[in-house]
Amino acid sequence: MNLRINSEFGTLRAVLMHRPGKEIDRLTPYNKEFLLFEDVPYLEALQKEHDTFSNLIKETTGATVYQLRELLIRVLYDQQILVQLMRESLKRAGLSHLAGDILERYSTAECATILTAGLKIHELKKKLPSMNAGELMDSAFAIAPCPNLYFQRDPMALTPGGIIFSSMKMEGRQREANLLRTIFENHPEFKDHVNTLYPINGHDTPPSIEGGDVIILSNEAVAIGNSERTDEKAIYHAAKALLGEGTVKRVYEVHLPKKRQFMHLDTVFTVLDENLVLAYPDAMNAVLQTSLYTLKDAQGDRVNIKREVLKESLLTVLEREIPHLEVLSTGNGNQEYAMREQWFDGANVFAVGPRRVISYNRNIHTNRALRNMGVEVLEIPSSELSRGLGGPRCMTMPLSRARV
Ligand SMILES: NC(=[NH2+])NCCC[C@H](N)C(=O)O
Repeated sequence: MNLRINSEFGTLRAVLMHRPGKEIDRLTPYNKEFLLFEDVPYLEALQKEHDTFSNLIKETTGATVYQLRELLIRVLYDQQILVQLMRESLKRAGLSHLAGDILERYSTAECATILTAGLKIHELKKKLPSMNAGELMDSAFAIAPCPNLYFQRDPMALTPGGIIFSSMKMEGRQREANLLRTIFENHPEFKDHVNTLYPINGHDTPPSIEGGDVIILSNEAVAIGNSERTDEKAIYHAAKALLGEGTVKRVYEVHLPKKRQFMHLDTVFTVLDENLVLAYPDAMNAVLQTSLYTLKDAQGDRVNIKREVLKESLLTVLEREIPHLEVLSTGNGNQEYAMREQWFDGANVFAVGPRRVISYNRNIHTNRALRNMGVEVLEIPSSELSRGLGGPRCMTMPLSRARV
């Protein structure tokens, strides 16, 4: 698998997902905001909806669905990696020194659970009664949970030129990127196929960028949202790496309003075919500034790039890059439906092939508009999945698609 993707809609061959687990049960009315949820989901129902989603992908495309937990456990069989990850995860609580003790008392599979679902001090005390937790209360986390892990889109991004490993903005998600990077750099099936574009070597705290902000416009052009989650500096570095690699010729920086409902570029639009885009109409108008990065010159490792501020709307940029573009509006032309459905990720469908998408069943007006346009819409249940404010594209990390 060469771990490069050259479109958003080529027929899906392999995808990475995460079946939500115990990390969801860590959510309470008091921490849900910090952990970026709108509500406290019912885990069993959430898992059922997620299973429907992953089974639908398998049945309709025959694609391989990799599960994060299995990949993680495989990588954790390497003791060194396990110790390292455990230490890093315990760092924030100041408990890194306990990594060795934990490893002696938990199986590899249990460690995988701890690394994703977190670990509370009182849970740890059951295994290590004599431990000194300092000032930490029993109910505090020794390791914070990762309830957003089922949004596999965000901890990294595959592009035509290689992989961007995210540096995640919000504290409640920061551990996710490290887990993903460790898996891809060490798993026997993937490690030899990783071309890392970001972060740049030597950056201890890289500027933030998240996978949901990276959208492939064509084999030669990538758009990156300058958003609540992705900083200008990160876009500059990612653009430089992409342009230096050579496959991509143009990188667009798209300035989004910094609002929760527009947290990533893929909350605003998705590409469904060579010339078809699904978009939230209000946001298309709200984006008034874009910038374009191109290569100035490159000699060996020395790459110079150029940035032009375009003062063009997102629509103009899309039209420039995508010949004969048709834009389909969420909400089927009705502004209020568009607003309601955008909140539940109406624009965030997952294309499993050209003009073939998976969409939340609750977005009835958007789905109708898609069907009217001849798009095949496969619906999935969405009562619980949507409580994390992410849609089908957010929940999937395509690893291989047919080239277009
Ligand atoms: N690519 C996306 N739009 N992802 C949505 C992620 C939702 C998640 N609760 C967050 O706030 O981070």
